[in-house]
Amino acid sequence: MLRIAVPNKGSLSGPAAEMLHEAGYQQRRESKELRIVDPENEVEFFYLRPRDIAIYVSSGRLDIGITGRDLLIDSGAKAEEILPLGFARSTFRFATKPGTAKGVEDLAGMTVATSYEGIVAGHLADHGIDASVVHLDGAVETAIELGVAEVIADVVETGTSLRNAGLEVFGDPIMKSEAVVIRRVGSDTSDEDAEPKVQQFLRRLQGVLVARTYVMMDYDCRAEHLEKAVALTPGLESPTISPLHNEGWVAVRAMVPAKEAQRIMDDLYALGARAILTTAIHACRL
Ligand SMILES: Nc1ncnc2c1ncn2[C@@H]1O[C@H](COP(=O)(O)OP(=O)(O)OP(=O)(O)O)[C@@H](O)[C@H]1O
Ligand SMILES: O=P(O)(O)OC[C@H]1O[C@H](OP(=O)(O)OP(=O)(O)O)[C@H](O)[C@@H]1O
Ligand SMILES: [Mg+2]
Repeated sequence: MLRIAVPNKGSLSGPAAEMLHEAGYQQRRESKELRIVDPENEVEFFYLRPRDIAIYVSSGRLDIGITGRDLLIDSGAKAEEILPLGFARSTFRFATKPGTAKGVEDLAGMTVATSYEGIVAGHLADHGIDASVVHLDGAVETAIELGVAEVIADVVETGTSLRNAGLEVFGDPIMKSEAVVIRRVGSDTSDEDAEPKVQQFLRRLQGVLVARTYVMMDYDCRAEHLEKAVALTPGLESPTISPLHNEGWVAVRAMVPAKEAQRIMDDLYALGARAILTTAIHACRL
């Protein structure tokens, strides 16, 4: 049975459960459940604090886990990212009151408050800056107002939390994060049994990612415009072309990136294509 760690709280928890559900796995019904077995798929899910997941996975007791890239790096655990999942995207940044600092080089002798001590200490060391780091569990935006630190380093998504606290980011982003699937570094032979199930799990999640980012596009066009049309819709491998009953016309079917679908439809229409349809993809295996 494959053993998988899933975030039980916070920004990762809802989207992770949703993605697993879309990938055909059973998920817990109540937010207090800490583990469930999905017998049909031979998988056991453990609902753990997002911060602890890299530690469990690196210990080898769980085969894989879903966590944030920033949490993985912060933990220092011997686990590696094997698939980015595209949700819980954030940047990790320094912030302070306007006029305090412009870059990491200004932080010598200052105190930085953060929940991500590992990332911050590593970043300061990489830049040869001697600054103190104070660990806070959360709500670090308030630390400056209350005099615990001159600077904070925290997750930023929309920037609303910083704005509300009268703070501004400065310097280069320390890192970019998103949800990722992780596994232990240096898998030994005991993992070989799990390998086919791990690969199947990854294929299922990749299928969800493709279904979320692509749509299926169908259209009719004159045979003489086909080459120009398929240049707009090359598909992933190659588009499917079928003859139409009306002579001189063909039907084309190809996957296109959802974000570009409207522009491609305009361009196809301008080329003379008609009956241009897009449909959602519910699931896929590439
Ligand atoms: N507002 C946000 N938007 C997008 N991603 C976020 C946001 N806040 C946190 N994250 C990401 O979610 C992951 C987990 O952070 P989260 O804040 O949910 O956990 P936590 O701080 O450990 O738990 P909690 O906030 O419940 O104490 C991290 O990878 C982080 O980058
Ligand atoms: O840029 P924004 O869109 O405002 O999002 C960033 C905020 O979200 C997270 O806080 P969270 O809700 O996890 O609270 P926490 O500080 O207690 O972890 C993070 O620590 C920031 O405070
Ligand atoms: Mg948080």
